[in-house]
Amino acid sequence: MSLLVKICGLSTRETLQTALDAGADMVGFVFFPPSPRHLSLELGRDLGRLVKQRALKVALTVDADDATLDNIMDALSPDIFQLHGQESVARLRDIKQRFGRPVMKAVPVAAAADLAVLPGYAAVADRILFDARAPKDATRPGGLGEPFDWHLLENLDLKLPYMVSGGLHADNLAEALRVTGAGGVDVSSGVESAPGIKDPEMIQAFIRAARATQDASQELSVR
Ligand SMILES: O=C(O)c1ccccc1N[C@@H]1O[C@H](COP(=O)(O)O)[C@@H](O)[C@H]1O
Repeated sequence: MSLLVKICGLSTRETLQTALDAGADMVGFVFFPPSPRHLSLELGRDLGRLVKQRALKVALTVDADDATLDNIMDALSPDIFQLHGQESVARLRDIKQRFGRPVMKAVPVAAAADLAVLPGYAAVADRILFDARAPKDATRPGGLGEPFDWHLLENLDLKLPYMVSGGLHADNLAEALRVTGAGGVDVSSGVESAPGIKDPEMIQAFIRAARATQDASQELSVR
């Protein structure tokens, strides 16, 4: 199966175009005001129109209420909601029912005990995104450019597609995939020159590295 590559936190037409031209499978838009990547609904609408089904549009939210999700739905019409807060299993179920869109639940990881939530989420979520657990005093629960110990996922037995994120960049994504066995990678800080400022060359390098990893593992599997 082909590796999913998600570029998150896009906030300009130019860098969105770069991600699409370079072959991103998913493009992520952040709707969380404390984030340096936060988009207004107007900008979300404008960027969403540019995607034209060349990639899946992902709306990243953090414990958003129905009114906020309604507005995002109207502006972006996302293909997937990425729920990056402390949303409960029941809340996931509500969101899926209300909006008729798949949900990807972000699970923060710092220790093996963090994986105890998986059976609950796996019953409802369409995909899991493992991300580094943010420090308690962080202004946001992700997008901090910090990795977690990928070995915590080494013996994972999850009957659901999952992606890995947190501090990924072009030079470490192959190792993250090898250790975790994830079916996709998600990046924000690792393709930026400063928080919230995407770098076109870094986006291209990240996607190139992901495809090279995918090609190498496919080559091994046919031998
Ligand atoms: O990008 C943000 O600002 C953000 C805000 C709130 C929750 C999640 C956020 N980003 C997501 O965090 C992971 C890891 O990002 P990074 O590559 O370590 O910067 C990724 O899924 C982002 O989409």
